[in-house]
This record gives sequence, C-alpha cells and structure tokens, in this order.
Amino acid sequence: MADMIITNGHILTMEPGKEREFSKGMVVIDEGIITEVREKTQETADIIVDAQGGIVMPGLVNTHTHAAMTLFRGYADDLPLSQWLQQHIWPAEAKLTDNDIYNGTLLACLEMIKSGTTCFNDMYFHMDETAKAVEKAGIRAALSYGMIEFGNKDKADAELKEGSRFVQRWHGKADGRITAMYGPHAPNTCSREFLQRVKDKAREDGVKVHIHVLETETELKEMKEKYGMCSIHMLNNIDFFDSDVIAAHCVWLSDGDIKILAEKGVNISHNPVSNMKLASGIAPVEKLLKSGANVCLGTDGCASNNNLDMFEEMKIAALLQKVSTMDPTALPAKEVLKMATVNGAKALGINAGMIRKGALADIIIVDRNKAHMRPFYDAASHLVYSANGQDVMTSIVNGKLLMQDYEVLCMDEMKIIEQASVAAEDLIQRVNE
Ligand SMILES: C[C@H]1O[C@@H](n2cnc3c(O)ncnc32)[C@H](O)[C@@H]1O
Ligand SMILES: [Zn+2]
Repeated sequence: MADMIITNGHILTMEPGKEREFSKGMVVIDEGIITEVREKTQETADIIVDAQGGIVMPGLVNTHTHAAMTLFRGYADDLPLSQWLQQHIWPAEAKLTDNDIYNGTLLACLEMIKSGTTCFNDMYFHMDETAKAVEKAGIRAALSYGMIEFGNKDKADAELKEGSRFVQRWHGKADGRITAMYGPHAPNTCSREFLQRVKDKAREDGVKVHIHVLETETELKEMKEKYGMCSIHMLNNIDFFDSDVIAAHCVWLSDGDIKILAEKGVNISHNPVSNMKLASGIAPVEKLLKSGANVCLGTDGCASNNNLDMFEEMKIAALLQKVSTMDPTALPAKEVLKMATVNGAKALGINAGMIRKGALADIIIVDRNKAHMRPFYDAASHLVYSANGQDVMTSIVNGKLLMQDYEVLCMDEMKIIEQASVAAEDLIQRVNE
C-alpha cells in the first residue's frame, strides 16, 4: 500500500524531453517519492487526493529570494537599487533579530505554499532561524548565509566562518528538505580574493554557491573601474564558474559573457519583477536560453517585488522578453514554465521540478474551475497567462500535504500572519528610534 494517490487530475509531467499531458491521470506517492504516473493504477493508498477540476503539476521552484524580507514588504518602494539598499534596507536589516527572521520566514513559507512554490533558494542573515522556519513549515529550501566583507580581511574571516558553520549544521537536514550553500552577496560587495576563497571552500565541502551578479549598470561600471573587466570575466578568471553556481539577475551581460555562462554551465536566476521595480534593466533571457544556459526564475525578496507569487513572475518574464525583443514569439509559455520548474530544480541540484517515477513528490494542483481558467485549450497557456498564485488548491512537498483544497494543514495561518505583523511593527519602531 502506498502513502498517497492523486486521482482524476489533468497531469502535466514537465519531464525534460518527454513532456506529457493527460486527463484523469494518477500519481502514486510513497515515502516522499513519486512511484507511478499513469492513467490507471492497481495500487491502493492511505490518502486519496481527488484532483478533479485541477491541473496536477510539479511544484514551482523560486531560485532567488530573501524570505524574511516579507517584513520589509512595502517598506521602501520606488527607489534605485543602491539608494534602496544603502539608505533604507541595510540600516533596517542591522536591527533584525532572530525572532524577526523566524517569523518573517514563516510568513514567506505560508505565502509560497499557498501560491504553489514548493522549493525556494534563499540568501540572508540569522540563517539558523530561516532553517528552523523551513523545518517547521514542511517546505523545501536551499539556504545560504549572505556574506558581505567589502575587502575587509577580519570581516572576510568572520563571514566565511559563519557561512561554513551554517553549511555544516544544516546541509541535508529536515528529512533532506534543506540544502545548504555558500552565499557571497555580489562581486561589488565582496573582494575578488574573498570570492576565490568562498568558491574553494564550497568545492571542498561539495556544496553550491548563490550570488547576485551584474544586476545593475552601476555594478558593471564599478567592476570595470576596479578590475578593468566586468563581473563575469573577473569571476571566470578566478575559476569561480561551474554548474554549482546560481547567479541571480545577470542583467548587464555582453554576448561574450553569455558564452562564458553557457560554457561553464552556470545557472542563471532571472528575477524580472525586481529588475523592473528597481529599474535595474532587462536580462537577455532569450539569448541566454538560445546559448544553452540553464535559466530559472526567482522573485527576489518582498522589498523589491513585493510578493512571492511565481505565477505572476512567469507571466511578467514572458511579457518582458516579448516587448524587449519586439517579438511575440519570444519566451513562450512552455519555456517559462520550464524555467519555473525543471530548470529551477536542476539549478538547486534537487530531483524535482517534474512528475516522473523516482522524482521527489513536490506537486501542486491548480484550480481549473475558475472563470479566468475557462475555456481550457492548453495547460501551459493558462498557467502562465491566466492563472495566479491564488488558484493553487493543493501543495505537496516530500509526499506530505501542506495545503489541501485551499486549507493550509502545516501551520496555523492566522497565527503566522499575526506574529509576523507584530514582529514587523516592533522592528520598524526600533529602526525609527
Ligand atoms: C542578502 C542581502 O541581499 C540584499 N538584497 C536583497 N535584494 C537584493 C538585490 O536585488 N540586489 C542586491 N542585494 C539584495 C538583502 O537586503 C541582504 O542585505
Ligand atoms: Zn536578491
């Protein structure tokens, strides 16, 4: 007897090269793993999930965020990145406590579970608290301590020590739901020597690296002044790049940079809403995909988005490429859906992002019984252009039901909202003191 069977749904497998879509399908889950995907099964299970009227698909993978920044949702809007970070966000972050991070991350987990994200990639501070919140919520996450040293040798040692302590403590924990990584913030906030040390340490520990790269034109100019080359060439020169790197943003790329990223197998997290809100620019996603690079999708934090809705992110990613290339065929729905599922899972090194025998049972069910979801010709089209996060009925992570038929089962929804609101209020009071 299996643990769970999902029946009656319209299944979208997203299996690379073998994508299948069929109605009234069955997905069998045992011990957190998908064991069967077919039209009919002889198997029985403890839990039967009726997906009638729903699209059964892989959970969405958000490959770049700062979860606890939910506490800064709407705090400092309508500013360019450098002013936003230096004058508003960093001074406020200096006042964050463990309790803030725990409550802010739980709020983020709630929002993600409700809007169909089953795994997220996070870089922030007080990361033990983020990990504890992930452990509690039941979601999957890749976590890294955000290291910033601005070339200061003592700070560099302390930052790497903390990054390493976090990796040792949390990698593979929470039934394997937590993957730990190193998180050097960016090439213009970390020195070249430090980035080299971080990458060496990550290789030694066998873990990945999550970093912001070439988000703004200011970074490009700073790097050219300091090193006589852009961030991509500087990082390539120190042998930083391989398929164990998740580079967030990558907006200001030359054709030569794109070639390097593709050749080295670097994973690029595209964050269109944040890039548009901070007016950072438009990442050359079409060119990156054509070059063979693995491009995935992230929301960035709630201070620059201001939500964690990956459905919204998918639609905006598609529309932005179309208007920037003046080509309506650019970034079609199926491609952007891959970015938000299989490509994201590949970037984070998890066996998910698809519904296939042997994959992790991270699955969502999206409601088709809504006015904006009818008629129904093509699932990918509806998921990218018509749906939003509030159409997610059911979320399953590691074979466990975190939300079923819109009812959150893994946490007390109202309590999380209340606790995070109180934490945010106290925090802003401390910031303004
Ligand atoms: C981990 C640190 O990163 C900061 N941060 C959040 N969003 C961005 C962004 O878009 N670019 C650069 N840095 C960002 C966050 O506030 C933490 O200080
Ligand atoms: Zn970021």
